[in-house]
Amino acid sequence: MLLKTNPHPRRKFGTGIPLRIKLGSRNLIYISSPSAILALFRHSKDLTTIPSIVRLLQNTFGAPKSIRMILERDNTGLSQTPIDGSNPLAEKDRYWYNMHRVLHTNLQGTSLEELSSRFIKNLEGELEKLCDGLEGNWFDFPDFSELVRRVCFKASVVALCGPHIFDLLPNFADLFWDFDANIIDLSNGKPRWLIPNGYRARDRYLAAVKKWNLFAKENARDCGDAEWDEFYGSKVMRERAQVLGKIEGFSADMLASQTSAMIWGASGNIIPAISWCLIETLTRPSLLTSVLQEITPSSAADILNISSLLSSPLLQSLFSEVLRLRTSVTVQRTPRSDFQLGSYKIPKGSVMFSSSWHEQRDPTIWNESPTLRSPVPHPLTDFWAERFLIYDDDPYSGPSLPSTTTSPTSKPPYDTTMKPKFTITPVSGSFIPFGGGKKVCPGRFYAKYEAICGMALFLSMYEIELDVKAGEVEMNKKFFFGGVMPSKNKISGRMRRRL
Ligand code: HEM
Repeated sequence: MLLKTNPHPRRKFGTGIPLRIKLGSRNLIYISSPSAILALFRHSKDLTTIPSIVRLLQNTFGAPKSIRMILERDNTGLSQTPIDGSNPLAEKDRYWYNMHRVLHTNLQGTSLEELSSRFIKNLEGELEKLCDGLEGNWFDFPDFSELVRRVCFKASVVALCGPHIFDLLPNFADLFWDFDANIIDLSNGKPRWLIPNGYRARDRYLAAVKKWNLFAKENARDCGDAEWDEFYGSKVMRERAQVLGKIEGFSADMLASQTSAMIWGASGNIIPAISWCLIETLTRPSLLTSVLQEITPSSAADILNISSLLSSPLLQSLFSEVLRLRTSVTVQRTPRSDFQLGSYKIPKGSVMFSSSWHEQRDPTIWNESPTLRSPVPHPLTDFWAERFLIYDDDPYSGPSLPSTTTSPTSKPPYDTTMKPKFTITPVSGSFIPFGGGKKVCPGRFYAKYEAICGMALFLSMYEIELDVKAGEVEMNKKFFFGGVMPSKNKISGRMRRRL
């Protein structure tokens, strides 16, 4: 509550000073400032996420209590070579090392390409279905975010888990979003008697995932090193299940919770992010014109020119600005032994956390001033698609506070043909939607692909009009500290297939 209502706790309590917060029976230490956060990321070896992930799997994803023993007995770390003095575990029982390896190797390189191209193909199919029989006529929708959720969820889950999940569980999307609506109450550990509907929604979601786990295991055949198979879908899901299945004591209920967390991790944040990318663009006509120019393919054969989309400075900046403004995650770390953070000693076992919401809105770090090409203020509470663009001839541009204190003149000498560069480097430690260090989100490259290419596909296939103006759409703060917050209100509008 303190953090939800206080926009800049750092100003009130001091820069970089760890702040002890008592939350019920929990003692937490709030870490702020880029230097302290970067120190956490640099010291990945001295810090662990075990207590926070055990808590997440139990509270939010309903894992049996005994999962704690399996996750805590493995203090061997994330690297192939176990940490000196750690428990002598067989390699197959090293949960953290095996999961880290499987997640990071299979969400990059050729596996990422396979997953991403399947997502785009599925999304194209889902978008095509929306206008079946309408022959280019306008059709109305009552709730744009719900529409984006519907088409993107199916495209994303089929790419990740294969098509059978929806044959087996035709209402899987409803089960997922009913669960998602309760995620904050569950993660806060509210008891069943207080939120019976939340627990019921989770029970149904877990039961569905357990059924799919079993189905995939029973039907999958040995497919060697294939990037994809129809029963597990992506290689990351197949190898995850294989690794977890070998860990001594890892039960079917534990696997159901772990898989539920994986499916949520791969959809729960990125789908609201795609929605925001579209809402922010569609409500700003000049931005929409610029975005449409970026997404027009160079050849008629391609519906999308993927590599040019992913390297577009404007599209990368737009996506980053959505994450800056709409994400509220905590990044949590616990010291394995007493940990020196600057001049402060953080006791072994404490849970340290930092907040993306506060770091990403800190006016002592971020640039909100006018630039040569956009000579109006850009408050950090507002969306500005170009915030992460830097121009070589403009000392006022870029995401971090300009080093110069004078304001841009009204008739500045700047090169109108100069192309900007996209950058997040000046705000490292302050821009943390994906966490950082060795435990950084393994899905960040896929997330970028889904957001930029997903948005491009919507806009290249449809003309869309929303019944709201720029800046009018509120976030649903019920999801504060839960990731990318969705929009609060229903947004009606109309759309038609581009011919
Ligand atoms: C906008 C989208 C996303 C956001 C904001 C996001 C954010 C995060 C954050 C903050 C973490 C914790 C990092 C840390 O502790 O330093 C994380 C972990 C994780 N994310 Fe993401 N994520 C997104 C998309 C994805 C996608 C698309 C996938 C999968 C395909 C994914 C899979 C995961 C997994 C499996 C973990 C846990 C990794 C571990 O424990 O080692 N995420 N994510």
